[in-house]
Amino acid sequence: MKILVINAGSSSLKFQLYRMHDESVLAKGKVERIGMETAILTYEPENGPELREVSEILDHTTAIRKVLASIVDPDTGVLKSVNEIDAVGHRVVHGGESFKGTVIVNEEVKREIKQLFDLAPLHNPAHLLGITAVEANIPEVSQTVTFDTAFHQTMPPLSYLYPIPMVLYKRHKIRRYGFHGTSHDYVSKHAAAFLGKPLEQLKMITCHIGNGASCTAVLGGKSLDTSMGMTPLEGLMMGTRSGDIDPAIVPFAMSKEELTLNEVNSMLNKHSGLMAISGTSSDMREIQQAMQDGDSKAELAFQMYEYRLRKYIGAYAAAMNGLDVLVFTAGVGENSAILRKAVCDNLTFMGIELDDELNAQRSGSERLISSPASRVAVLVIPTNEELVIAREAHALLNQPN
Ligand SMILES: Nc1ncnc2c1ncn2[C@@H]1O[C@H](COP(=O)(O)OP(=O)(O)O)[C@@H](O)[C@H]1O
Ligand SMILES: CC(=O)OP(=O)(O)O
Ligand SMILES: [Mg+2]
Repeated sequence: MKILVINAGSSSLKFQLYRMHDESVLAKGKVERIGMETAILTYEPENGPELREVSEILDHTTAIRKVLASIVDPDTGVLKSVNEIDAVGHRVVHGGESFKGTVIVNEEVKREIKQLFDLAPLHNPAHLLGITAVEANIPEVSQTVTFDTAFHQTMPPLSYLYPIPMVLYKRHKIRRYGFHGTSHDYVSKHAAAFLGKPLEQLKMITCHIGNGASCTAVLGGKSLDTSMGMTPLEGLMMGTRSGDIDPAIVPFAMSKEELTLNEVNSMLNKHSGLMAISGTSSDMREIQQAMQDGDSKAELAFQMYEYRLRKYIGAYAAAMNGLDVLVFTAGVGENSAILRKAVCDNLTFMGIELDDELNAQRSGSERLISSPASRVAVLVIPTNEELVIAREAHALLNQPN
């Protein structure tokens, strides 16, 4: 069985094509800058070099058409026809309270994803575009959706309710949902397996720090609490998202700056975080480079980013009354040794002791970065949301009816 996994974002789309019998990747890549004349398609077939093409890609349907054309290209493709794709698995960020696991796409599922647009404005509209673009390009293929929110459905009411009038939860389902669940689930399981310890007995904090970033208290393998909330805006400071702020800032800024609801939403989601403080970039690599060049605004952005993450780690250790394992994952978590060092060097009171050499090693694989004396095992576990989505689609579509 061959499964194409799609993670559609507002202006980008990542894909991986799996051969499920051995879970090998036949091809992978991404389309960036969708909507622009200079969109970039990167395509990497199993046995060939990475190819890069800059062209006009104005919408998701075109992006998917281009991806499929690469996959079946006579010279560099890995399939003869798109009909060899047995299923397409999508990442969907917000599943609300309706979805506790992966489901097969039908009209009702699409309606539900659409109803949740307001709650994940950067993500859910793009996912639906991805689903309809596949329908347009491979009409007969089975599609599944795997939700970021599913793993967090184990949170107890004391973590998922906000201390505001209950009518808002009852009428509008205003509550914490949490995101990046596929990743938190995957890395927590891998961390326990790596350490050779039963997941059920571990108090773990998983830090998924990419463009979007969230931190989860995983108690005995289950999500107890997580930093993102009703939407992926709450919690940690991110590339362009503010994370936690005083909610009173919203009406105050709206009135002082004469902002509309859309404008204030856009300010907090797209023009805050690292971008706002550094004034130059939302990309951690560029922030680090600017810091090396002596840019004080980039330095402040980095310090705030680290400080806010560290406060969450402290809070979740308190929430679990202890901590056995701290996991770093995603683009920043896996690659930024200086961020991991800054966080861990300020958590020595918790018995965390980093091994600076292990931390600085560049490696794409799972590894321990704390010293033998550390009371908390600190790990880097590369996440693989796409593989989980492929496995879920495979399992669901192969279930006996
Ligand atoms: N070598 C690196 N050092 C520091 N940050 C990195 C490195 N590689 C990638 N990143 C950062 O990872 C982030 C993207 O993470 P990723 O998990 O790919 O996000 P998303 O899935 O949300 O697109 C960017 O801020 C990028 O700068
Ligand atoms: C939920 C979320 O923030 O996702 P991403 O990190 O892909 O933006
Ligand atoms: Mg991501």
